[in-house]
Amino acid sequence: MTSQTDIIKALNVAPDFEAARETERRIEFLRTRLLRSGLQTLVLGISGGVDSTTAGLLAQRAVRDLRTSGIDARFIAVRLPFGIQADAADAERALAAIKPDTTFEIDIAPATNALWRSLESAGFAPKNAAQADFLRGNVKARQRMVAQYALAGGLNGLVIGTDHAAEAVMGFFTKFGDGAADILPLAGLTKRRVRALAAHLGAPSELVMKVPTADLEDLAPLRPDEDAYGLTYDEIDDFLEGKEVAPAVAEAIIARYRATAHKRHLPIAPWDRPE
Ligand SMILES: Nc1ncnc2c1ncn2[C@@H]1O[C@H](COP(=O)(O)OP(=O)(O)OC[C@H]2O[C@@H]([n+]3cccc(C(=O)O)c3)[C@H](O)[C@@H]2O)[C@@H](O)[C@H]1O
Ligand SMILES: Nc1ncnc2c1ncn2[C@@H]1O[C@H](COP(=O)(O)OP(=O)(O)OP(=O)(O)O)[C@@H](O)[C@H]1O
Ligand SMILES: [Mg+2]
Repeated sequence: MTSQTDIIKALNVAPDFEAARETERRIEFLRTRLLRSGLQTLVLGISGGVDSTTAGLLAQRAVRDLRTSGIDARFIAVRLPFGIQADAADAERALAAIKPDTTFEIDIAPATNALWRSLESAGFAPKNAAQADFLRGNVKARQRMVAQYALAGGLNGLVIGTDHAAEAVMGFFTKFGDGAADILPLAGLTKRRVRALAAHLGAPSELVMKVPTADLEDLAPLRPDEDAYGLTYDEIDDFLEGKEVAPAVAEAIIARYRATAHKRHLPIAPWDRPE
């Protein structure tokens, strides 16, 4: 049976944390890996949430440092609204704080809607409106990655993903959507540690403390992640930081971790053993 300790180890959650040191370590990670890749840009979608704000601040610092050493490097921020984004003002706040070298804005609504119409024309009929909305949400997340990989391909870039331990343990990302990326500067961090990095990097306090939302469903705009989990990020973070949590909380997290194992691995091959 998977234990709390097994999960902490598998997701590389460190026993101690200090925001200043962790920030520098992760900027250094981006610098080294971009340099080693032989590429010149870092590409990241900016939603207005705390995760992409933090990753964007780290990325802009990394490329700035590289340029100071005479190396050609740029950060490319990508706004990817689905039509009009309810919290677009937060995305503008994030961009104002990050000051990316370049910003693109790409509306993912036409591509998402066109694909959805083609599925319907081919005879695909979801069970009900709720399922259709949920599936379309995952199509949105994948369209965002299609756009970011087109830019990375054309601009010699690495695509940054914002996965961290609190989302990873819950499998709360779209497989091959926001879960697809080249480099993960927030990996192993709990949500409160991501917020601590954001604060240390000077992100606006309203973004540091913003309620996390995947914001993928038309029927539930800006739905808090915690609503979908039935758990709070504080509970998830406590579990990941090795603290004692209520048995029902631990059970719920372990169940989600096990059910979503396939999302954290490569596609199943004939020689893989079942979990
Ligand atoms: N056992 C298994 N072994 C191998 N593959 C398996 C599998 N079970 C399902 N699959 C495959 O995985 C698919 C399901 O995975 P997936 O398509 O991801 O879909 P799913 O996990 O059902 O949904 C994604 C969840 O992540 C949330 N999300 C998405 C994007 C961003 C954020 C955010 O926080 O910003 C959150 C979203 O709200 C939703 O709750 C199945 O259709 C199947 O193809
Ligand atoms: N509307 C959007 N515009 C651009 N990128 C987006 C958008 N929505 C999601 N993304 C990308 O997908 C990633 C995953 O979304 P997620 O909601 O987990 O992170 P976040 O919005 O940055 O922070 P939070 O989880 O606190 O809401 C984002 O970090 C961002 O890179
Ligand atoms: Mg979000």
